Amino acid sequence: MSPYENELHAFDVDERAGFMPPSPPLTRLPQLWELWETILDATIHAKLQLGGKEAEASEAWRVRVRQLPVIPICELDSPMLLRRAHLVLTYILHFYIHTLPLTSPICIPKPISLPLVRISQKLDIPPLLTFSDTVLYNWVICTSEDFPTPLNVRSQTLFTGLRDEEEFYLCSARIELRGVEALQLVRATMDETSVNDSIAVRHVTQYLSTLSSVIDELHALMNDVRNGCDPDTYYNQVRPWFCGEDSDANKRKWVYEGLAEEGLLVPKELSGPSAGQSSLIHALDSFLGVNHGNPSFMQRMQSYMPRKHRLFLDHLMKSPRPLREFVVGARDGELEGAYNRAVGALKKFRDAHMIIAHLYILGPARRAASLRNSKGLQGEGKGREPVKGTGGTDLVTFLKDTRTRTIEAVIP
Ligand code: HEM
Repeated sequence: MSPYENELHAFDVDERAGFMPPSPPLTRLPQLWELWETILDATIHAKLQLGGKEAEASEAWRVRVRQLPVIPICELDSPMLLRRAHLVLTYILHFYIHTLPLTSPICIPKPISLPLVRISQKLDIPPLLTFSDTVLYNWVICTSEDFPTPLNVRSQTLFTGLRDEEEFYLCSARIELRGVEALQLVRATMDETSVNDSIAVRHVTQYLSTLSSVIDELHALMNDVRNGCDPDTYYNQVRPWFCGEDSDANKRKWVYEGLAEEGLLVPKELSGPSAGQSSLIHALDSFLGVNHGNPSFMQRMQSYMPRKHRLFLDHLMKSPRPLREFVVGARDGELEGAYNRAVGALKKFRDAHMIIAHLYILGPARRAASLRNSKGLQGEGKGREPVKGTGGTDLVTFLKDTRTRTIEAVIP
């Protein structure tokens, strides 16, 4: 292994798969935890409905969850096992919570709360669904190839079984995989900035030009979500399964039962999964010198990422020769132009992302609200409260701010 591969390996970043693992994640836990897998299969098979619809069927399923034994987790002794266990239990958790009637208290029974909180502690991530569960560790390869590419991955676990949900996950997965080249360019640039001579300036100019094209491709891949994921289906049938505690319309607390008696801490970070947890976009921000402030939503999102990816971001942040400083110091017009174009590509990515957020959240929220208004019902998007993102943000203001922070990195 080269020193570069060694370094990436230490951060669980793969040279060919980036922040995704190089080989497919586990699709099933061993026999000891089969009851969790069986109950997840049963839920998916039963096509349970959101928000207390088909109340009898969903309550019968929740009774089964409450009657599960509390299965010990001490033998979940590898990262692969722990990740699969986190995925299985968090899908069960979100099924459990989001099939409840919208005003019922949320009490997560011990057979789920205790192992999930313990597993999350071991992984050092929050005990609810994260981007790593829905995207990074939720895929299979659908060809005979032996490593993942943007063209050969499918999702493993879905709430709805709908193509719209799968395409929503795969859009992010494809971006992560296409982003591998961006990570290679980041690394190559960092090697050059530590040399810092005129050849390094030429090389970095070239790398940054290529990086702009790669970011443009990420932008195109994001727009492609429109091909397989219908906005109203996403908004009404898929997205409600993702809600975390801080985007609950009725501001209900999530109570994880049995924690105090087991000496476990009450979880505080309970935002639903958001691609704001994508280490790739954070890596591009850090590398290009986009500063989202401290504390910020972006920084909070890092606590939802796999621990080693967080360490990778720290490592980037602490680079002894930050790129922006190198570009300013070099006083080279071509280099500066290439840098500003790369920042501009990231800004355009965020412009496109805002359009997607309007298309997939604000538009459908408005349509759903006028339908509810016509029936005299309450809910989000009525104009009294801002619509929230899955991560709990006031999404319009927040997305404008991240775009502004990106523009601020441009060298005048
Ligand atoms: C239908 C597709 C998408 C929708 C509706 C959507 C929506 C949102 C919303 C509402 C937020 C605000 C934070 C929150 O509260 O969750 C957000 C943040 C974010 N999303 Fe997306 N998103 C989509 C796809 C993507 C994709 C494919 C990526 C790429 C990895 C991405 C990257 C981000 C990032 C990095 C943030 C943090 C804010 C920023 O960096 O500008 N999103 N998204």
